[in-house]
Amino acid sequence: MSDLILQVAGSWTGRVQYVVMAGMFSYESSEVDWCEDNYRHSETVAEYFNTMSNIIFFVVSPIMLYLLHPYAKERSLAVHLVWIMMIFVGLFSMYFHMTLSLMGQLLDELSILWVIAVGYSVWFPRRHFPFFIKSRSTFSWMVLAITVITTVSSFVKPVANAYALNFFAVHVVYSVAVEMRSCTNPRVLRLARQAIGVWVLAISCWISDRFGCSFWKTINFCYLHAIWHILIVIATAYGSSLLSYLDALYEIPNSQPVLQYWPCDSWDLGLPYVILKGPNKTKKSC
Ligand SMILES: CCCCCCCC/C=C\CCCCCCCC(=O)N[C@@H](CO)[C@H](O)/C=C/CCCCCCCCCCCCC
Ligand SMILES: [Ca+2]
Ligand SMILES: [Zn+2]
Repeated sequence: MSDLILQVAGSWTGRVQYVVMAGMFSYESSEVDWCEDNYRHSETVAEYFNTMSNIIFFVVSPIMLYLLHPYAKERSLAVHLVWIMMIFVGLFSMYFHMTLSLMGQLLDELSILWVIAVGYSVWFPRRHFPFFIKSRSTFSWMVLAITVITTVSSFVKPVANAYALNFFAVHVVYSVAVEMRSCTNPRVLRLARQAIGVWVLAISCWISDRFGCSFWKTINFCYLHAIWHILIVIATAYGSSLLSYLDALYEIPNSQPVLQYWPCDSWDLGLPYVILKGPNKTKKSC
């Protein structure tokens, strides 16, 4: 046992020494390296397509902020934090793939962790709170405490952080699936299927880039992580509108939420959002 502790302490001290020497900001100081060849298209950008694909964050976030504003005005402006923070996720993700630095990796992962935390605080259904939590503000304090602890732990083994984040994502998808069991509205069910479907595609790309790189290199197609960036932003847009709809239904009395699509509502094509048709809402079923 004491040998094991010494070994762990030894490897940790070694890692700390390495980081101090190389610097958390230096290129390739992260242990994580994605399948795309480094410096193939640029001398200063390590992973060119993985970096540039983050532009999707800067396109979708302002549109979602605009589309969800009528709902956020009625519910709480804190809702906007999700898409404001997504802009920072995009910036940090760009920085990470450009440098593959440990600082970039931590900024990328911690910003995702805090977006998920804000998402849980505003959207997690009240009726699924643990029995000892009586109000949303107490729930938010609990989420904050867990997020602070997770933030500190993330420095211990940075390479494990992404797996922990995907674990949270699985819980989000599970919660959405549970909510849909009592839902009969075809438009809402369709959006839930689309959100989960796009997430499944996204996570398949992430896993395949991580573990199937030797295969993708043989066919010279190393862009799955870049595709993941695009799909996960779409899944988050679909998921956030779905959660906003359910939240409005249960948390804003007489709001009569309705799902719409921008730019083409008649074809259900584009980005979904919520409008509130209240004040004559009478039925509380999805
Ligand atoms: C009831 C709970 C509501 C929670 C709402 C959740 C709001 C969405 C949260 C996060 C947005 C995702 C941002 C993805 C950034 C991608 C950057 C990136 O690629 N990072 C990688 C390194 O480059 C890193 O390895 C990725 C780690 C895994 C990230 C896990 C993201 C979780 C996404 C959750 C999506 C939910 C979709 C819901 C569909 C029903
Ligand atoms: Ca690479
Ligand atoms: Zn990435």
